[in-house]
Amino acid sequence: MINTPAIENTNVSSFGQMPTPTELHATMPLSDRAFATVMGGRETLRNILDRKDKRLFVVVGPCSIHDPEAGLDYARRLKALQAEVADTMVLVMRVYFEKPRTTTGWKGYINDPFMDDSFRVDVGMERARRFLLDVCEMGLPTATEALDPISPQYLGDLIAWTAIGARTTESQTHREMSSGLSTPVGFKNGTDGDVSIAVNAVQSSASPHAFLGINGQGTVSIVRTSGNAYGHVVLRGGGGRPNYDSVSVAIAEQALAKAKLPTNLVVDCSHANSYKKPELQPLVMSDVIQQIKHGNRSLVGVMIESNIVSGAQAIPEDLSQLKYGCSVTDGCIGWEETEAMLRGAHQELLQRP
Ligand SMILES: O=C[C@H](O)[C@H](O)COP(=O)(O)O
Ligand SMILES: C=C(OP(=O)(O)O)C(=O)O
Repeated sequence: MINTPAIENTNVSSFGQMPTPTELHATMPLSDRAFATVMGGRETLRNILDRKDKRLFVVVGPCSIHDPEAGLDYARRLKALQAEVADTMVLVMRVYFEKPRTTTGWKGYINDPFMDDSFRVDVGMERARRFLLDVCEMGLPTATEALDPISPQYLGDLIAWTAIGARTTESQTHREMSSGLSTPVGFKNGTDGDVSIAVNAVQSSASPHAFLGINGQGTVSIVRTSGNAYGHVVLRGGGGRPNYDSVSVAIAEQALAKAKLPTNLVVDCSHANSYKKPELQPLVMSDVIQQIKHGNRSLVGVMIESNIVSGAQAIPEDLSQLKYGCSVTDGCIGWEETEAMLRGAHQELLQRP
């Protein structure tokens, strides 16, 4: 057997140790305040999806978190604004730690918290949990994209709303995972604009599944789920055209109704709906608000990519050169525009039928 070439893991260079979810929870347990925020946030979202609460939910925040200090600065601002608009809107902070890439690039704070290709997922997971706990303790519910199917075991108790991204909505793994998640789940349409994959995902995730995963102790398990009744579709545009207009919305409603699913739709004001030009997001939002004012009942939420400073920056070689409060992934609108956009929407929604 000497010099026998390896037959498995031939392209794996190492397996690094992670704490188990239970171990991480033990070092950073859920506080009473955070528990109340998460449970209250989920209940409000379920009530909106069940049409028991007329308010619009707004998933708003940075494209990705790379600097927890700036992220908490943003969260404090959003928390203050939350009180102002609470009669018409429910603000849920976008806390995205896992970034799906079209090809390659920084894959988010959990994957590479030091942004230097050291890939300290153990540190990233611990810091992500700390950040989510801090935000929940402020009384602000959080939203995230569930990309890695193992992460929810570490962080799921701190999340009120989950997105499945355009690149993974068609993936069986993500549909199975969603069927067991404790939050409402928004499935984005595909990057080519195909809404049917999101409708199929809502249908699939509403059913029970059995699949391979891990439990809290980190043991590989057969995960058996009961199905998630709160899946819905997120229209993000794609294939070179937006899909937030009233005709696209009506077509998505028809597809959901045909599949005998609740006609709940969220519009992502960013991505292909604004041709990736962040400054166009207020126009998309304003169109959605007009549709609601004209009586639309299926538009239950919106998503906005927003940060302290507008635009985006490339990750510099020397990280001390990073601009504070500015996205390192997709461009965002800045804080002042965000406030103006949400205050304007609030005034409009006060007049909804
Ligand atoms: O929202 C983030 C991006 O649109 C998504 O992660 C893809 O990014 P990329 O095309 O820059 O890789
Ligand atoms: C990656 C994202 O969006 P999408 O999946 O729609 O491209 C995102 O919202 O960060």
